[in-house]
Amino acid sequence: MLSNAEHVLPTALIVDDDYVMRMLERETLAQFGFDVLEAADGEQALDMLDDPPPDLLLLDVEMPGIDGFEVCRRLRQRWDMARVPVIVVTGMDDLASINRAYESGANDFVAKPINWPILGHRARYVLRSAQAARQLSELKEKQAAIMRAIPDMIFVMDWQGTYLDYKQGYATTAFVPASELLGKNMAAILPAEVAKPIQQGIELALLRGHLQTVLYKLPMPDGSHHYEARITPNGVDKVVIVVRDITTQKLNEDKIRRLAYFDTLTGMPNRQSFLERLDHELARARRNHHQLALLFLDLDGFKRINDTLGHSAGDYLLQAVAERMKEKLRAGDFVARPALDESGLHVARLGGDEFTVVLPDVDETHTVSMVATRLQALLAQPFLIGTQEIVVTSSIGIALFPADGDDAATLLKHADTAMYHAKDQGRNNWQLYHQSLTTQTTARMALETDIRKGLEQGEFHLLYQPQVSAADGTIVGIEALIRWQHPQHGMVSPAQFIPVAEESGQIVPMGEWVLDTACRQIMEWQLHGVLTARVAVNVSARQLRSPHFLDRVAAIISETGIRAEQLELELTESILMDPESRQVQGLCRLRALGVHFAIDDFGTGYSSLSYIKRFPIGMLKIDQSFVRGLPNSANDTGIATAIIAMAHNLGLEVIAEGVETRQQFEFLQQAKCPKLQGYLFSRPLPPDEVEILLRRGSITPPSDHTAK
Ligand SMILES: Nc1nc2c(ncn2[C@@H]2O[C@@H]3COP(=O)(O)O[C@H]4[C@@H](O)[C@H](n5cnc6c(=O)[nH]c(N)nc65)O[C@@H]4COP(=O)(O)O[C@H]3[C@H]2O)c(=O)[nH]1
Repeated sequence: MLSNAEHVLPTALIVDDDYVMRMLERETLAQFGFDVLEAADGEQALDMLDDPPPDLLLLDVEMPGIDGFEVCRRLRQRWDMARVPVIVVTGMDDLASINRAYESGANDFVAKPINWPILGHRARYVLRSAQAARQLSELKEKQAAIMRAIPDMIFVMDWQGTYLDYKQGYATTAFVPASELLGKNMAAILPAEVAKPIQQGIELALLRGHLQTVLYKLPMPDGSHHYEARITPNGVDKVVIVVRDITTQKLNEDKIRRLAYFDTLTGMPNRQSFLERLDHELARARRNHHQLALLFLDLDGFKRINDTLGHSAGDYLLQAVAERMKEKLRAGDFVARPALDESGLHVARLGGDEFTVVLPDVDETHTVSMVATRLQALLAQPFLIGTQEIVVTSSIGIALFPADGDDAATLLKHADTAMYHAKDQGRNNWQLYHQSLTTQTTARMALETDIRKGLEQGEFHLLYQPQVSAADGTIVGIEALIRWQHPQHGMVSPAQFIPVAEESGQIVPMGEWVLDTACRQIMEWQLHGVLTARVAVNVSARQLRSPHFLDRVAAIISETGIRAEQLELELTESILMDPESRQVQGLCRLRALGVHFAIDDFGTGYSSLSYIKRFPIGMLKIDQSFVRGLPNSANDTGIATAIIAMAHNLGLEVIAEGVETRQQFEFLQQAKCPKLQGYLFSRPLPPDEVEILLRRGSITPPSDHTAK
């Protein structure tokens, strides 16, 4: 083979039995820049092919042994010699010998007598053209390999869109078989809406001289396929079009888009999509000087449904809610105004049980209130989950553009605030945002922060209020009540901070602190030899739901060393209305240890007997709202008397709280209420003052009508 190294001469192998001819040929080729090797016959020539392989052979035809034709034929059978140029030297210039030479694989021939200067030129020419042919063939092989590796279809077309050549990519299915394409115009093959943009692409590619891309879709037997055609000029009047099937890529893009913009559970637009849509609608409303309404809807008590019926039921409910909203909100008759038709209402799920509805172009607040009311009525119709009918109500907060905010984030925040206000107002209602709500929310957030700091910095303490025997004033119990000495605001009432602590979850550490402090106090009084009564501690709903509550109570009892019988936990009726078997069992476990349970505020809630039976309740507390009306209000006297009778019948203890006057005391005494608590006997006091009372053992109420 011809070496590419610059200074290496091409090698010519001269094969001739005539020594003189060999010598003359050698001289000639050497002058033309060849490195010459010589063989005296065909056998010798074939033996010399390997070391080093020649770049050209000059082959005499008539030789003893195997002749030049045969040498040429055998040579061509070797793969590495297939392309070595061979010039046959023949004395026979008849046509038959020349044909034989070519048939044997020769590239050229020279007839004797030889024209020596021409032989040199010819050898060089044959060498050059063999070299070019080899490069061309290598290039073709490379191109074929590349073509085989390309998944795309490749077309060659003229400037008018006529198919000139075609290659089917391995990963693409032909719209029409190749045999039917060639020579035809694209307009006769492809649908007009596809042929037209491709034709434009061809013209632009030829005009501008660079790549044009056209995306299109074709119907195929297995459904629509998406394609990307890259059109590049090929000469002045032809183009090469590489067509890729991008169906999978398109599907993936759609999937990504769906994941990014749609909620997977309900198929509704998600938060991201909602925010973008809201931005868009706000820009439109700004341009047109229109009002826009944002409704923020939250299902009431969804957590409870999730907790009691399980997450899959919760998911199912959310899907059903979304389905109903999508279906009904789209219908033109949901909102009478034409502006709020199918394209005018945008519904989205923000996450959890929160949904939003955007009403663009609402120029009357009346329309918004009508939509909110209808939406609530729509969702209030029962849902069927499995075999169970579920009724959910919803709370809606509404913020209006431009009155309540100029951008999406502010409107959303304000609609959310209004929704919380609707919850505070007893749920199942809608509320319009108002500036004062933000003030309330800010104050509430500040309070949450202050509570956290207050807990860290020991700003809370407990007061203790004695409970006495109605018969003789003996102290029979004590209720622990929390107090907060705020560094700036002074004494803050539990009525103010307990609901906030409850909502924010801070009631859990706070309640634990109360329990721990009260138990330590019990121990201290016991060490001082004074305590005989048990101490009641309030427990909130959130505290009781916390998974570690029961273990913590047991741990605090054992850590402080008190007897469990010395502790009474006061639960509210509402806690017991949401019974989970876990809680019943847990409370029974604590009761088994000795802990007492009382129901606080008895009579204000559902007052159902069934929960009293299920829970290990030992004591009912008549709420002070009933005591306040004694003895004059017929209603209150009736309720108080009924509770006392019921407690006696059920074998429960009963105590009336909030006893402030002598008349209330005497009425309750006559009604056989055995225990009393209230300002008439003592206000809540610090531990040392309670200790003095405990030493005394009993409290005599003042004879006049004024509380202490
Ligand atoms: N008008 C009037 N009021 C009387 C009279 N006698 C007692 N009180 C007040 O009535 C409330 C009785 O506590 P409650 O019903 O459990 O109601 C409590 C209880 O629900 C809650 N609370 C207090 N301390 C705690 C606590 O440590 N944990 C929890 N979770 N809640 C607590 O805050 C509520 C209010 O507590 P306080 O402001 O301490 O109010 C106490 C007490 O000071 C009276 O004769 N007249």
